[in-house]
Amino acid sequence: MKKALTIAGSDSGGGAGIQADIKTFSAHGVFGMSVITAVTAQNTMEVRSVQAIDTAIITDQIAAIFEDIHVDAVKIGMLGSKEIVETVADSLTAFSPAIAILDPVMISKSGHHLLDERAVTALKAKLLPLATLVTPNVPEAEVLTGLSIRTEQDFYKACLSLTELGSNAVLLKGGHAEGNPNDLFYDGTNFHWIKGERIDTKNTHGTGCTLSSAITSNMANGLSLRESIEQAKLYISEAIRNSFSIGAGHGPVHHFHSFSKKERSESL
Ligand SMILES: Nc1ncnc2c1ncn2[C@@H]1O[C@H](COP(=O)(O)OP(=O)(O)OP(=O)(O)O)[C@@H](O)[C@H]1O
Ligand SMILES: Cc1ncc(CO)c(N)n1
Repeated sequence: MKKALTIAGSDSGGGAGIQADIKTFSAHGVFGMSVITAVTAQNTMEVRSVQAIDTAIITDQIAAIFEDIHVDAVKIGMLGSKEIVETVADSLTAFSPAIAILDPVMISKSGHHLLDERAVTALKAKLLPLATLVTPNVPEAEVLTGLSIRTEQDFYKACLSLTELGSNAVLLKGGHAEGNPNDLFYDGTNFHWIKGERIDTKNTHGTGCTLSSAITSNMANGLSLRESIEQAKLYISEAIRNSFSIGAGHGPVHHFHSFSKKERSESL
């Protein structure tokens, strides 16, 4: 069985963060491990409070895993502060995982800031260069590049700018743009539109976390980057289509199993 690690924040409501990541890994037949960077008191409506985890135990969590267990792929989600960004970057530089998918989480669906402003410069300088793929939504890509992203042309420019900042490849998500949620994948050489159809629902809590974890799972399972993204897009679309109306705000998506019984028995 392949093994994936998520370095991210905990969402008590279970829809995003570490909880969404591990559900997604399991649904792909991948063994999930976690390094918790922050604890959020969160539900479908709000992030009530956030407690950052001490950097010393973040370093220890990462070392405890890498010094004992082979990690096929890493996903990085909420980091919260500049100190945590630097800690995670230092540890990943030391252990240099083969695959690192960076979801540059900044603001929750409910509008709460999950990354402080001082952290953005560190994230650009230290983590982007370690990323196999970075998966920003439009507002995140605007913060990272300083560009305003409205038109298709802007999508291309932002992807180029993010690779110039050091990321190996970019998936710029169109969920926040007008019209259909088409995402632009730039592999460093070619552009590919990963098309979707907008599903009319408010239950989109954790969509970004689920998409990046599905890509991480597919990469751990040996698919190419492009195939991993295409399969993950199908997965998140089905997950949103079958999402749950739990709570009064943005409900969670459905982490159904993405592999057949036969594939499952082969992977065990
Ligand atoms: N209503 C929708 N219908 C279909 N696909 C969607 C919808 N909203 C988002 N998506 C797709 O879901 C994926 C996740 O994108 P999104 O832009 O929502 O991430 P995000 O803003 O990072 O999410 P999060 O709230 O977890 O931070 C993308 O592939 C996007 O195109
Ligand atoms: C802990 C956590 N990570 C990521 C997100 C994505 O918005 C969230 N809401 N909460």
